[in-house]
Amino acid sequence: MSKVSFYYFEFRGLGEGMRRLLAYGGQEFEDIRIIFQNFSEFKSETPFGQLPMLVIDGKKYAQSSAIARYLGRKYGLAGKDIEEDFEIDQVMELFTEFRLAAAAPVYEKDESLRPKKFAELSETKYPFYVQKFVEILTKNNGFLALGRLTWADFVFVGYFDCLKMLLRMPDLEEKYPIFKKLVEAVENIPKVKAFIDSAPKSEV
Ligand SMILES: N[C@@H](CCC(=O)N[C@@H](CS)C(=O)NCC(=O)O)C(=O)O
Repeated sequence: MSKVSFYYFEFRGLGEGMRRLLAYGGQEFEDIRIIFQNFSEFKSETPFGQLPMLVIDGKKYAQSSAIARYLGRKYGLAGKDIEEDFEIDQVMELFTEFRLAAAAPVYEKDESLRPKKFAELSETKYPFYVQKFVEILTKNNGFLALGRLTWADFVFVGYFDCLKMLLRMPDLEEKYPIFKKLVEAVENIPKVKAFIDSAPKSEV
């Protein structure tokens, strides 16, 4: 039997989707949660100096979308052909853009510019992405692609609370219940629910 370890930080963020994909696949894994402040000691152990990282029998797998796509293919949550895979990849790229725009003010080096950057993005980019995702979910029967559950839904839902925090939109699901529907669709899958119930709790 393979030895599987998954490394991410002590919050859900970008790694939670992959933890839940492993749980969905019924894969036993070591759920290793690195304290963010101690990461510098571990950084050189990762392929690109960042987490998440999946390790299977000593082989290291990095980059969140690549790991999620790989697990999705393993567990029947990918497309049935390249056209379907394209639909999933396309929405995942859009999600990555959204995630990076949401985090941009926090990563602004000059702290004094952060409020201005946040205000600008809140006027322009954030409403655009929110609207696009509402349209995509509406068109896809409440999922992100193909009108059914795919690995992209796991990544999005795993990051959702982090996204709401960065956007400062705590009531996003109340305003747009289609997001709540997607969160519930993933989190109520019995193996995923069992994992969530037993996992350490964190704010985001
Ligand atoms: N493109 C990478 C980005 C990963 C990433 O940004 N990881 C952050 C946490 S979410 C990280 O490791 N930060 C610590 C650091 O860069 O030192 C992916 O999708 O996996």
